[in-house]
Amino acid sequence: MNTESVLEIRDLTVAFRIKDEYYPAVDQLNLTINKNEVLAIVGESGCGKSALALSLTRLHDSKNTRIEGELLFKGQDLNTLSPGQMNKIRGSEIGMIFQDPLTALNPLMTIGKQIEENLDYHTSLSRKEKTKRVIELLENVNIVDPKRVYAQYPHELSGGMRQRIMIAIAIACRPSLIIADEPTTALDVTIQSQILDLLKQLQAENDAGIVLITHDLGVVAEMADRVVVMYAGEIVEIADVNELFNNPKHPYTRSLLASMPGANVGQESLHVIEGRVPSLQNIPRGSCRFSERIPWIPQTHHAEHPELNEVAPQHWVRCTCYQNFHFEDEVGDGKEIVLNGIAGTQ
Ligand SMILES: Nc1ncnc2c1ncn2[C@@H]1O[C@H](COP(=O)(O)OP(=O)(O)OP(=O)(O)O)[C@@H](O)[C@H]1O
Repeated sequence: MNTESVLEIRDLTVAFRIKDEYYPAVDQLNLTINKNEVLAIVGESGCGKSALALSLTRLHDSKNTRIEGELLFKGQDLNTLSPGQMNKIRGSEIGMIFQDPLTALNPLMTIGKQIEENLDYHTSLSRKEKTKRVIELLENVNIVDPKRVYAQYPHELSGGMRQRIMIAIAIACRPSLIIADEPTTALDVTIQSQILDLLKQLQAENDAGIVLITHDLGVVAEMADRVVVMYAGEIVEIADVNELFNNPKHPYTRSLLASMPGANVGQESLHVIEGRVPSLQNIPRGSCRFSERIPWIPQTHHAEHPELNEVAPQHWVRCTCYQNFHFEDEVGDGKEIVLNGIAGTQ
């Protein structure tokens, strides 16, 4: 294992049971998360982002979910740990931040006690040390009056403050890996930006690796070092954030980028990606999974069993159809087909 990596995901498959059959929502995924990096995972709803996050934290419903593959974290495979062993790691070495802090926080317990509970479970600090650490954590997440907030209940706080509390809990034991699933989706834009700044600052201080799951490419541009684009359970593209935004290859990535507000300056309407992510039972496994959403690209342009290919250093793309695919503003030679703002040649 590379000394700089925090987590190595090898051949991860996360399959859900539907009517007695298991269907992969994450399909043989390989990925490394490095120390001190923000790795964003993007894709439309239903691509498998949350299934991936659940498997990393092992918070899935084990009766109806099958997880295969290796999750190598500090030399041990999380996928082989007992629930008790995993409980020790989750909340201490792996922190989690979810979209909705109100459901994650206990409504009947004060903020101070909830953060202390995490310290109780994972540390042997004395009562006095714990209280001191909680106040310090509240200060770290920029809570203005930490002593007052310590004694308050979740419903007494704003959404932004509750998310700060979730972050305080997540970082309480200085985790080396943080899983943040849509951490700012429920917040308004100004608060969102403050929370993202805070996350970035805390990450730098702790050298942690962050897996940031989001459908918001604005958040990705602000936060990420590397970006993974998922489609129908697979990685279709992975690259450094600048490379991905400036030199996207896969038609799905390009469609996502084109549908970003502000990307279509001068055009009348926002770009819309045709169709939708197929349901688990209907994923065309064994062929280019995105091909049915770009029907004007002939099947012969798609690889039969598309693999991830390295097209530039550390820039990986699945499928070869991008070579025959470009946007209106780049069209050169060839017969041009334009659909929903996407252009291809035959
Ligand atoms: N418990 C479950 N049982 C059956 N299918 C599920 C279950 N959870 C998720 N799925 C299916 O797995 C696929 C991936 O879902 P997932 O929630 O991981 O997507 P996502 O990219 O996180 O979407 P969103 O952004 O909406 O959260 C979807 O087709 C979804 O319907």
